[in-house]
Amino acid sequence: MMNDLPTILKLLSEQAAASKDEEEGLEEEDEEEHGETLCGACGENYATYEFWICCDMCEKWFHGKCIITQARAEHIKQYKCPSCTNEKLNSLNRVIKAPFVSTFAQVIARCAVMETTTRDEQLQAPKELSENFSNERRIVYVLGGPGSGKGTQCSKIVQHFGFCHLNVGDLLQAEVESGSEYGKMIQDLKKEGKLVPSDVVGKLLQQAMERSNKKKFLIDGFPRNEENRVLAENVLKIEPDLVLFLDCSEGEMTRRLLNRNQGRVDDNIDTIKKRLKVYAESTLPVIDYYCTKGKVRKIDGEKSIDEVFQEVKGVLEELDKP
Ligand SMILES: Nc1ncnc2c1ncn2[C@@H]1O[C@H](COP(=O)(O)OP(=O)(O)O)[C@@H](O)[C@H]1O
Ligand SMILES: Nc1ccn([C@@H]2O[C@H](COP(=O)(O)OP(=O)(O)O)[C@@H](O)[C@H]2O)c(=O)n1
Repeated sequence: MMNDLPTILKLLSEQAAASKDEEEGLEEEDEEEHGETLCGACGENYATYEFWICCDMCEKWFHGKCIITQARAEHIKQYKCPSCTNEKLNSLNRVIKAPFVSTFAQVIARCAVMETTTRDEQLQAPKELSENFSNERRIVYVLGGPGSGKGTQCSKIVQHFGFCHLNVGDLLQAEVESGSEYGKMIQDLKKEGKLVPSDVVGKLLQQAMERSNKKKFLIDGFPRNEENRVLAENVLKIEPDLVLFLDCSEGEMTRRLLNRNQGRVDDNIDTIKKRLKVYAESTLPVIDYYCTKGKVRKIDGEKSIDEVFQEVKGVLEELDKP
């Protein structure tokens, strides 16, 4: 549910017709009705001419600017605030705990930290990332279109800088291979070049981070849309120190994907076109958002693998400086 924002027409006619006193009266009425309402995210007051949204689960109100864009809100039937989403994540956790054990065994093996987690620890579903952990960690997001070279550069970064590399595409693929109840849905969405619901992606990422016991994370292919980003900030409580953006043309990305030859269900021309569209419509706005926060380091992903890495190295060395 959203608050009734005045249309431009209504605003203009109100301004022309109503006396200043009447307008003040109307505002007071609105203030009376919502005067006590505080934003569930930032704790600030209600403002008549701002976009507000109410959680359909707990019925708390939020400033749109703290939570979700108005354009996106208009496309969802029911809005669920971050803490209600978190509850959903925890119940999801309970339902799919068993399949996740095998999934994360594979992921953990990939991160080479298997020896640090016992089976009992693996069976405990984490609720939140612990405070110490969240204070000390370093997070780098690696974003770019499909085939821009994210995975290739991440392997080199891991060798050189020793990050724990979490590729969300790989986490999802491991879930498919585990035969879990979510596997088929993930595989179908991937074939269509569509994004998997954020709560599933968030849960996989949360567990992989919690179980890795590492402090430096290279998160590849996430957040890929506004919903991923809001979930990362408000539910997973992760914020990148830096965003490496591999900028590459559609033509070059398509050429690379068609030559990737890894037997992926989504590396065919029809799915590639859809993935590029999703990237332009959903991921570029996320990159823009981090640009406004001064976190993006744009790298020319069109150059050779080694040339790209030279640039990446320079950026990450900067991050290591005190
Ligand atoms: N700078 C580059 N120049 C040429 N080919 C590249 C470059 N970077 C990656 N590739 C190749 O392009 C394909 C896609 O790269 P990949 O790292 O898997 O992309 P992403 O993880 O962004 O989808 C791979 O076959 C890889 O070897
Ligand atoms: N945050 C994410 C990351 C990947 N995915 C899914 O996983 C697929 C493959 O992602 P990927 O990162 O391995 O591959 P690229 O598309 O970057 O080449 C995407 O097309 C999505 O279907 C997702 O839904 N959400």
